[in-house]
Amino acid sequence: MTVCVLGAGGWGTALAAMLGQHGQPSVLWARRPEVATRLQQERENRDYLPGVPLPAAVGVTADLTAATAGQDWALLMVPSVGIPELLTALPRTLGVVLCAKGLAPDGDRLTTLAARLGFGRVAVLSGPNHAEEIGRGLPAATVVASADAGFAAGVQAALMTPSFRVYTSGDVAGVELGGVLKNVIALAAGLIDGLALGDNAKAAIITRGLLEMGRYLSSQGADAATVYGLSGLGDLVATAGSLHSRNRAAGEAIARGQSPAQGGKVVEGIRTAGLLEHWATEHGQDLPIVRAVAQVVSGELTPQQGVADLMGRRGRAE
Ligand SMILES: NC(=O)c1ccc[n+]([C@@H]2O[C@H](COP(=O)([O-])OP(=O)(O)OC[C@H]3O[C@@H](n4cnc5c(N)ncnc54)[C@H](O)[C@@H]3O)[C@@H](O)[C@H]2O)c1
Ligand SMILES: O=P(O)(O)OC[C@H](O)CO
Repeated sequence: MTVCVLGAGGWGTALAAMLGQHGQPSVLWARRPEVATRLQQERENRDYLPGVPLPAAVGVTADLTAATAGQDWALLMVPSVGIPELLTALPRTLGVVLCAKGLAPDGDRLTTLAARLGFGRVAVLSGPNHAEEIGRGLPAATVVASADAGFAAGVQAALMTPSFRVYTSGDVAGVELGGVLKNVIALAAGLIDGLALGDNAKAAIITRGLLEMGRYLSSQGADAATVYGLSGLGDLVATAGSLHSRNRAAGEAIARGQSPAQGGKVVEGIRTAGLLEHWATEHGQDLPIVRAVAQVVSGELTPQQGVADLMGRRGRAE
């Protein structure tokens, strides 16, 4: 079978390349025709994943109908802002695997949006998966979660290779939200790096950030234990300490008074921080690190004020 990969940014390109390295054919859909033409000619995605050759087993197209024709399911690998439009354009009989680590415009989960739009088979794929490493064939593990265990098992079987280990889960909310929240905590870790506040501060932000992630997961009906798996703690470790991470790098840039933009590549945590802060305020929930990050990225607080706010909270039990 040919794996259908919708989205030719860093993540979609890396996954298709990795599958191709192991002889698994795929079709990679790029939204912009000129990008598809360049990928076909250069056999490399120089804008989003330079240095990773596209194996011959990767077919490239800008025609969404052609990409999904005859497919049983597809991986949706565009940023979260593009997911509503992409879902709307897809046949509802297609199984959809949401791979973006962000939320819908109204703050809903993307899998919830897909179900609301009438898709019957919905899954999420999330884990510590830097495109830059997966595209080079370095070993990595991930989780595919779905309420439909058979669908999750089918996706697992199609994506497993000697360099990519796929676990299944039934906790869709838990797996999905781990990837969403870790981006905000990675932004906080980047702020710590940019302010040169040291290893102790970074460890504190990661640990208390994990607690906040778990608190939010539980509030959304997820299994509290999922936050300690690959899609939670695993991805937080991979992102908050990584030189590849755009979220961590964006935080570092803000702390240095620079633009958080990452060369046109998506920084999901910036939008997510605002959506989660809004939710926390509306529901009277305590997500102090999320709130501090949202206020810093919106310019309401300086990075130093954000740190002072967190350090100045009243004493409490751990
Ligand atoms: N890069 C990674 O290592 C990685 C790993 C796992 C998950 N993710 C997640 O996958 C998603 C995509 O990330 P990426 O790294 O591939 O992004 P990217 O910034 O590398 O590329 C984004 C791609 O999506 C396209 N795009 C932008 N807006 C679009 C829209 N409205 N509709 C369709 N296409 C659109 C862009 O043209 C570009 O090709 C994000 O949610 C990210 O958090 C990324
Ligand atoms: O570069 P980031 O910060 O978007 O992180 C990429 C992946 O989500 C890591 O698992």
